[in-house]
Amino acid sequence: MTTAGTTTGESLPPALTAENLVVEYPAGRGRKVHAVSGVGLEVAAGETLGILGESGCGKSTVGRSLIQLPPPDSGTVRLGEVTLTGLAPAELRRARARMQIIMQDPVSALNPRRKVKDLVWEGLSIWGSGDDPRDKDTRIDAALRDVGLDPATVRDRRPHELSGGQCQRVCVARALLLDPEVLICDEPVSSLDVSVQAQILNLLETATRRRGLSMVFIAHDVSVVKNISDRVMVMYLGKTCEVLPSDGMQDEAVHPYTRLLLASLPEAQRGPVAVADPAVSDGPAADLPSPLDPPSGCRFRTRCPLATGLCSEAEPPLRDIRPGHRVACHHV
Ligand SMILES: Nc1ncnc2c1ncn2[C@@H]1O[C@H](COP(=O)(O)OP(=O)(O)OP(=O)(O)O)[C@@H](O)[C@H]1O
Repeated sequence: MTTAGTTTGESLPPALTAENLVVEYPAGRGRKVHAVSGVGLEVAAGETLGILGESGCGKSTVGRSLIQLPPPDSGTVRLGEVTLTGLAPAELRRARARMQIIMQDPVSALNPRRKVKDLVWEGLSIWGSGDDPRDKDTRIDAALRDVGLDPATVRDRRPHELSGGQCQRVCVARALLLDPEVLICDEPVSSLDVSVQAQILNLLETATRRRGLSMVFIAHDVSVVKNISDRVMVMYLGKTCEVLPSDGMQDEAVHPYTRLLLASLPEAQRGPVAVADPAVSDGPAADLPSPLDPPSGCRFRTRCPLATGLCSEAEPPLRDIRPGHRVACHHV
């Protein structure tokens, strides 16, 4: 376990492990965006890890690094016992079929010219047992039924003839047909109507529970992440601030940034605790830093009401404060 990692407390090997992921994007004139700076995680078999943080903190970059699209600049990713980073392209493509990704915009994730039945079969025909077409129609229909779609109605339609929610169900059906071990969901409901969001979340929750699938669930919506995840990893400006169980998160969270996020929840969801807490408001400077030139020491310090000189001098390590709960803050 690296200092950047999270602890599952499981004795079985984790389904997915990442250590010290670093991703930097070129930004012209010799500058670079420090999108992800030494992030690690572990996801146990059957566990859902939520990744939470505001826009631009690097959540999607972590998700894409996990599936190696593209690989991180440095760091390692292991799927079960297989180290994905450094695999030859052909081996990587084969191994990657065991990990599927569901994206934010389901309509653009689907080829508009193909029918639903072909879209669902697509992955299997490339990576799986789709070379045996005998039971193809039965399997496509079962996959569609599994995600709550009526095969007779949708199998011959194209994506533009479906709603956003139906397209997301097709994406889920296609991913599940490959029988993956890990599902990466990157903001899977944020482009959908509120009324449809709960249906897709229920679908993902049921599918992962029934199949014992591990899931990494990325979103900026605190209540969505908290509800679907077993544990939550909070990111700020390319770093991990805190990792903790989602149960009782509103009482147990100690990092000032996590508390700030929780304070944004309606009172009915967060409970009455956070408002009088000195650590829930943006600090006096409320200075929004740039990933091009992140603050020294603790990256949250320019917004943190608890910040002291130490926070600008030294980066707080991510350390265990109790089993399953890790925090990177000098003042906790
Ligand atoms: N291809 C790219 N080239 C340059 N910069 C990028 C690229 N992709 C992401 N970034 C930058 O990297 C940082 C992290 O982006 P990322 O999309 O991972 O964050 P995020 O937390 O997922 O945000 P959002 O929720 O808005 O998608 C941001 O500053 C973003 O502008």
